[in-house]
Amino acid sequence: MSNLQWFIKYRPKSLSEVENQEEAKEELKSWIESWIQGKPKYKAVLLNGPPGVGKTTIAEALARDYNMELLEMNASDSRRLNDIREIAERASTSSSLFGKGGRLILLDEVDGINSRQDAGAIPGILDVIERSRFPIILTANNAWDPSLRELRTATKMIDLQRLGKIPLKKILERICKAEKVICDPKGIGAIADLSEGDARYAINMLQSVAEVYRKVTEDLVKDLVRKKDRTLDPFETLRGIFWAKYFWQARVAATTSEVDYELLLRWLSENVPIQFDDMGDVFRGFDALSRASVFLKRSKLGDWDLLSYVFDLMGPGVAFAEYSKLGGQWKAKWKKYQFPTYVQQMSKSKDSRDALKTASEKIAKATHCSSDKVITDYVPFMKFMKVEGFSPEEIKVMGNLEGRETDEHEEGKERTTRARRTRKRT
Ligand SMILES: Nc1ncnc2c1ncn2[C@@H]1O[C@H](COP(=O)(O)OP(=O)(O)OP(=O)(O)O)[C@@H](O)[C@H]1O
Repeated sequence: MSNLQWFIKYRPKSLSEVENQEEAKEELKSWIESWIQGKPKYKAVLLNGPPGVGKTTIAEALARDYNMELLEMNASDSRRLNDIREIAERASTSSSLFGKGGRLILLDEVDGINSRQDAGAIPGILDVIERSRFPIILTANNAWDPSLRELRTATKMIDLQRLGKIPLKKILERICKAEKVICDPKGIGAIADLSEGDARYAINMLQSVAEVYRKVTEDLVKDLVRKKDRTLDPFETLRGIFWAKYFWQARVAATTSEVDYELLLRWLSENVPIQFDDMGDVFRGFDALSRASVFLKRSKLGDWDLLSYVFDLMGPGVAFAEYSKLGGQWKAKWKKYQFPTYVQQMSKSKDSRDALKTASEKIAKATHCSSDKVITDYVPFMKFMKVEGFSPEEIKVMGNLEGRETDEHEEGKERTTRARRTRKRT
């Protein structure tokens, strides 16, 4: 069986294969036709709808149907926005808007932009829309977010519907047929019920069951959900991953951990050399973790689909780094797992980090800048000064930057809140 995720493998190639979004498809087609006639009322459309209903898929299918090159970027990737701006402005001299050389620009997940951290992103997108010589599609899970008001005004909003049970079942049955998986209608119905209109979630669940059992029944689906519903503490997560006999067991353990992703990477890194006796296994374990870390960084830039690979690498990637598991004789080994050294160090330095935080907040208030800036730019000089109004502990910690790690960790947690929502779907 191929390793490619089924929701990617079976992504519709043409609008005609996209289920259940008839109205949206018609609106999109007439918008594109207005570009063909050279009189677009709107330069951009905003596809609005919950996760997994086909926003990205529809944009890709539209480009293919009209033989256009799709320039795709995640809206929160502000570095790439400059490239897109350049391409969008550049008149295509050798080709027309459509046919070979024509372009369609897709700015995915505009509601993923953090307008506090990246204040220039939305004005930047508005600017691209204004100057673009090519049609632009934006997507959002919640286009009614107050921060998107200006984008709503500058675009034509097209709503996508949650997928009903019938279209979901149709999508799943088609995949079962192509993968030669025996599918019991009740099993397929159970997945459709549980997915709440999210096709990606439904297809992922189908794949999790089918890859192990080659069939999909109601009982197998419910069993998987029971396992997914419970969150695991760090020690249970480690055992779930290291002791997994099947790909899906390790994946479920990674996706149902109560530990956030960054911390789980540290837990696994600390314990890979404890669990594995063979150096080759240790090497492969760390290799999987380092790749997971790369995907995690990229997904935090806004490409949340990549989280799926983070789980594959942290779960099955680590579990099957132990090659002896691939033979018939493997037995789970009980080991005493350790807290990550990082967590121990962080808890030891908690008091001084707290002091640094309160001190920097006081200075930030007085100097009208962020407490982050205080820590990086001001505090290093303060150890040379006599500082009034601060406690001895606060003064002591001014000279070092221990607190930065906490802030980054806290930020990491904040960023992963959104990812947690995504994780539920993978
Ligand atoms: N209407 C649909 N018809 C057929 N397949 C669909 C449909 N919607 C989604 N899918 C399947 O679900 C997968 C995920 O869809 P897609 O990425 O387009 O969702 P999305 O609405 O953009 O979600 P998100 O907001 O999370 O990015 C697709 O790769 C495709 O396999």
